[in-house]
Amino acid sequence: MVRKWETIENDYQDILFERTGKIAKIAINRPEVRNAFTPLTVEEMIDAFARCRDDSTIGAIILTGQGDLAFCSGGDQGVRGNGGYVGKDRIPRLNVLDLQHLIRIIPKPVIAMVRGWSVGGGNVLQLVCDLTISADNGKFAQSGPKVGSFDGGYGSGLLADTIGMKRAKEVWFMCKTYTAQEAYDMGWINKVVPLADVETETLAWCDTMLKRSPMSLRLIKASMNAATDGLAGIQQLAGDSTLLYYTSDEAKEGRDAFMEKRDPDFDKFPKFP
Ligand SMILES: CC(C)(COP(=O)(O)OP(=O)(O)OC[C@H]1O[C@@H](n2cnc3c(N)ncnc32)[C@H](O)[C@@H]1OP(=O)(O)O)[C@@H](O)C(=O)NCCC(=O)NCCSC(=O)c1cc(O)c2ccccc2c1O
Repeated sequence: MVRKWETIENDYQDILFERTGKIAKIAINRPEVRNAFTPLTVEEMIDAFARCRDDSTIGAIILTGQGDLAFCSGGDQGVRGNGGYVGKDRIPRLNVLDLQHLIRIIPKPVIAMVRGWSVGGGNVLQLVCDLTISADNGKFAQSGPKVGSFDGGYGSGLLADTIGMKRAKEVWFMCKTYTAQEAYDMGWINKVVPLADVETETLAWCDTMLKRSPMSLRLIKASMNAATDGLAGIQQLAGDSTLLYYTSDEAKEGRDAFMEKRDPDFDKFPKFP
């Protein structure tokens, strides 16, 4: 099938934002620095992800890096200042943490499509995505202890949940590079395919998920993330149940009774075991 990509937003400086049908693709477009991110790159990604969340015609989101050499090489060390990464406003930020959280709570599947390097904060972005499809040239590593950084949040805890504590400590302490096949063998990623096929394969996975019940996928994602994300995860799952409850006649009776200044009649609603 020939896919037609259309641009969703032309005004971003550091990312490309496109869609084909119900699938959106957000690509970091800084291949000259292996798709390292600056505060602006992250700000644009947060904006694009928020637009995907709010657009009911989008059902799956691909996160990738432009070109064959890198998914993302993490924070741009050239703009790393004292306390974070510095943008035009001169304020040092670690705003990729906001993006990680957004990817965790966005109620649609997010699939990382990896070509080449997935390193440092870039590899944590790959990790927080729901699924990862990698080209056979994928290379995975955490480099923090080499460059004076670390991610003790999702980058460590979720990694340990994903590949096991011993392996996660090895990844961080040794800063070795793992091939896509090694990452697959560890359960770090979902599938490895030849470089030429990576987009076709990623789109095929999206097509399959688009045939599934969106509410079911939403609740599975929130449920699976709830334990790791603590109260923030429960908040997302609870918000989903509030959303569902609001659509019920029982909840509407409460609202209507208040507006009609009468006592609500909840007796007519079933009390399931
Ligand atoms: C990614 C590489 C392994 C690629 O190696 P390769 O040999 O293929 O290419 P080059 O090294 O020649 O790179 C080409 C070109 O790109 C520049 N570049 C690459 N990565 C970066 C980068 N991250 N920042 C800036 N520039 C980069 C490189 O200098 C070359 O430029 P030329 O002008 O010389 O052509 C290898 O490049 C590499 O190891 N890169 C660094 C990876 C890294 O250490 N990343 C940062 C980790 S820390 C981090 O990401 C981080 C960010 C956060 O926001 C956090 C927030 C909260 C907690 C933790 C955080 C965190 O850890």
